[in-house]
Amino acid sequence: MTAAIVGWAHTPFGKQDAETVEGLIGRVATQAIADAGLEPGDIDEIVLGHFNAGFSAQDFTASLVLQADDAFRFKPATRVENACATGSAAVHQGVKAIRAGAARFVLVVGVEQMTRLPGPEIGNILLKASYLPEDGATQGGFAGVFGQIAEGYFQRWGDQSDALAAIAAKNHQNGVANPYAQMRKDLGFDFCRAESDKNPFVAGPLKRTDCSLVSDGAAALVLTDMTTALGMKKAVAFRGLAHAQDFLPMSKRDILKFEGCSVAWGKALAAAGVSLSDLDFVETHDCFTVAELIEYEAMGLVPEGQGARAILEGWTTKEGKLPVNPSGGLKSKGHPIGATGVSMHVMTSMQLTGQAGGMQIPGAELAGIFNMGGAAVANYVSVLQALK
Ligand SMILES: CC(=O)SCCNC(=O)CCNC(=O)[C@H](O)C(C)(C)COP(=O)(O)OP(=O)(O)OC[C@H]1O[C@@H](n2cnc3c(N)ncnc32)[C@H](O)[C@@H]1OP(=O)(O)O
Repeated sequence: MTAAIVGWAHTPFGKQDAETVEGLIGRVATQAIADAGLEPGDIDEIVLGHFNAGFSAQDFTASLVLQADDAFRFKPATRVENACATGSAAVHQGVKAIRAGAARFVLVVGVEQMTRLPGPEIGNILLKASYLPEDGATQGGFAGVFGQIAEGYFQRWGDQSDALAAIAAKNHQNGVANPYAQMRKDLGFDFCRAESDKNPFVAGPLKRTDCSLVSDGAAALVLTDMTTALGMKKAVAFRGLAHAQDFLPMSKRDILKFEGCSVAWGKALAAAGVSLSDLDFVETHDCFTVAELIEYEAMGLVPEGQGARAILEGWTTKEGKLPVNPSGGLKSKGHPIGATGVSMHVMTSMQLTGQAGGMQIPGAELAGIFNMGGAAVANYVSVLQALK
């Protein structure tokens, strides 16, 4: 263990018309630093996770963090990007600065403002994180990509409509207890399972309830070294972390396997010296329900092709043997791209310090996070442990 999270902040996720990107950044930056019991001047380095790719006109955004406080002026500040895993890319970059001894306190901020644009434009911007000509034309934004993946999975392993609806229902139910969630509505299995005016097919077998939300929002963390963390009022340690990057074209891979996800989980668990069964819960990247289904297999919870067992036998519910997405996940909490990975680390830190309120998994001490960019292209796993 070489780094720890010692402060955090999170805006509500959802449509925030009155906000700006710098406004969202400023709110969480100052709140996370205060949460750690620090002053802005104590921060040695700033990392911003911001996908953008056209969501906002300003594309040179690292310095927007400096707007939050004059004490940030002349601090090193860098923006990192890795598609939908941009947030975790920023977190892991911050951990590296701590590990290298280059900084004592790192501020990590993740932000996105997506909802100002019309739906088709949002879809086209998101597709920049996936589409390559050799994969053929994809209709329907990122949902189209995961619709193809779901179709392929159904062809190889049989119809999984019940499992996908059960994942959607679980995550919507969990999100009711999350005060930051965009959609706090228990939709129920029957609503998620049936096609209706309110739940139409979006792409292939995926209905609206199989898709994550389009969101605005921000989250932030303060990181420090283990020695310093022991003197802070709260601390959650990185016990293991790993990043596995795969080829972008889906045609170069067996896309139903999420092999980069498997590699990242294997490396992070080995670094932590634990196995999946030691974890008290997992926050995983449910950008689409079929992604969570395949991730059950890739993380090693069930063998290939048997993802449905994990949900239909209740293993991944809040009361199950490995609760998955007790925060409600991207499905109900929302998915403001650059903020998502940072949010996952905030949610997990809340759980591991007993501060998760209605979301709380009783006695949780050890947890895993999987954040994914593209269709299993950028794969980040963090294993976090409560320190105090
Ligand atoms: C690797 C990755 O992470 S890739 C993921 C990147 N993210 C994405 O691709 C975003 C995917 N999601 C979407 O594009 C959109 O949410 C869609 C297409 C599924 C739905 O959008 P629209 O059809 O435009 O829905 P719209 O915004 O008009 O809302 C209509 C209703 O559906 C609800 N709704 C919208 N999206 C969702 C959703 N994903 N799940 C459940 N309900 C939803 C709204 O709350 C609204 O409800 P109301 O009528 O009760 O007020």
